Amino acid sequence: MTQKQNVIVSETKSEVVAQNKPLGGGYISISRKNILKKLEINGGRVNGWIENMRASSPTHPSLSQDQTSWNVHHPSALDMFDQIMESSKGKQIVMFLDYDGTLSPIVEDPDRAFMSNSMRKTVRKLARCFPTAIVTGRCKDKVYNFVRLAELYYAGSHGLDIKGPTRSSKYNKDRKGETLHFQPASQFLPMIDELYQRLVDKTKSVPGAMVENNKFCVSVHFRCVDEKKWSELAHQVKSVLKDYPKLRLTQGRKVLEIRPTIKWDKGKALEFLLESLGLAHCNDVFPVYIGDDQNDEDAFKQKLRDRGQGFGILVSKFPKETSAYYSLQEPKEVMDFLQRLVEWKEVSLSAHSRV
Ligand SMILES: O=P(O)(O)OC[C@H]1O[C@H](O[C@H]2O[C@H](CO)[C@@H](O)[C@H](O)[C@H]2O)[C@H](O)[C@@H](O)[C@@H]1O
Repeated sequence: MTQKQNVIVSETKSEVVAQNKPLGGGYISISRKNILKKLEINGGRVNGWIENMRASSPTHPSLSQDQTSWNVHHPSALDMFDQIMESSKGKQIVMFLDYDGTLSPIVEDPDRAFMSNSMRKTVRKLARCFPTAIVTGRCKDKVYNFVRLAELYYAGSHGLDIKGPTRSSKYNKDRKGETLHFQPASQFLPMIDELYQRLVDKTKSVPGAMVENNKFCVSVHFRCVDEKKWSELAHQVKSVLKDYPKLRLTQGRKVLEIRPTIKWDKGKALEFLLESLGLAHCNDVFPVYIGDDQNDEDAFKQKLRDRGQGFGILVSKFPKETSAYYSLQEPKEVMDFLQRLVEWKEVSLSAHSRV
């Protein structure tokens, strides 16, 4: 398959639809759970990896009944906007936004996953209304080059590289010029660099494979790899990874992600950022996390669902197993939702100033 530049791709079906059955408000896929268990074990069966790579590569249409049932359990955040705002009353909303597939559409070339100017304007306005963070698997500097908004918090490398705003805003004026920095896995840097180089060398025989250095983690992309070659690629990655017991493998949208085994993920990053904002132990905080990928589930579950604070919104056109309460179909709907939040805040501020 040839690599096209900045082609927006559509994944025509959920990775789990065929095996799913709705169960008391959640979506359970027995086979996917088993696959994920195998995948999470470092150096686990390569067959498990390949099954999972296939599972993230839809090939058959979804069943409309599954879709309907999923929509009931994960209604549109746009349709539920008024109810959501009602439950946030009197609470400090804090916004957490994933990047790929949430603020920018999924494209074939990860280096060209640009964010639209209208999305940037909307996020800029959002950050004036609420503390706002980008939480991504990408390297922090790379995502900053896409977003280019200095007033935001950034948590790159799945939260392993956190930086506070460099432009002052009303949410960081007490910090007196010091910028927040946190890198809980800095000792892994040489190991990740070495792994990156070895993976580049190892996988260069597979056409379309691309290795991305995300500073504290590495992504091996297979979106442009012919499915017949996936098994070869998985074997190559496994053969390198077996030398790194301190690294683990997880999977995103047509990407194998390798990162340190330390107990840190996007959910922990969310907690850390709330702590930095002085809001971690407040009852009146209302975190909203919007993301599209498996790695966003750590945030949906850990903080939002288990603690009953705020809520997660999954960006997906198709049913997926998720701990998010609500859904949005695509980045355009994310932008509409963020815009409505901004308008809601402006209206409530002007109502306040009239009192
Ligand atoms: O946490 P995220 O911001 O969602 O980062 C997860 C991965 O995102 C990127 O890959 C994904 O988007 C690419 C561009 O649209 C697409 O080509 C790829 O197939 C997707 O998996 C990023 O390039 C990865 O490094 C991140 O791990």
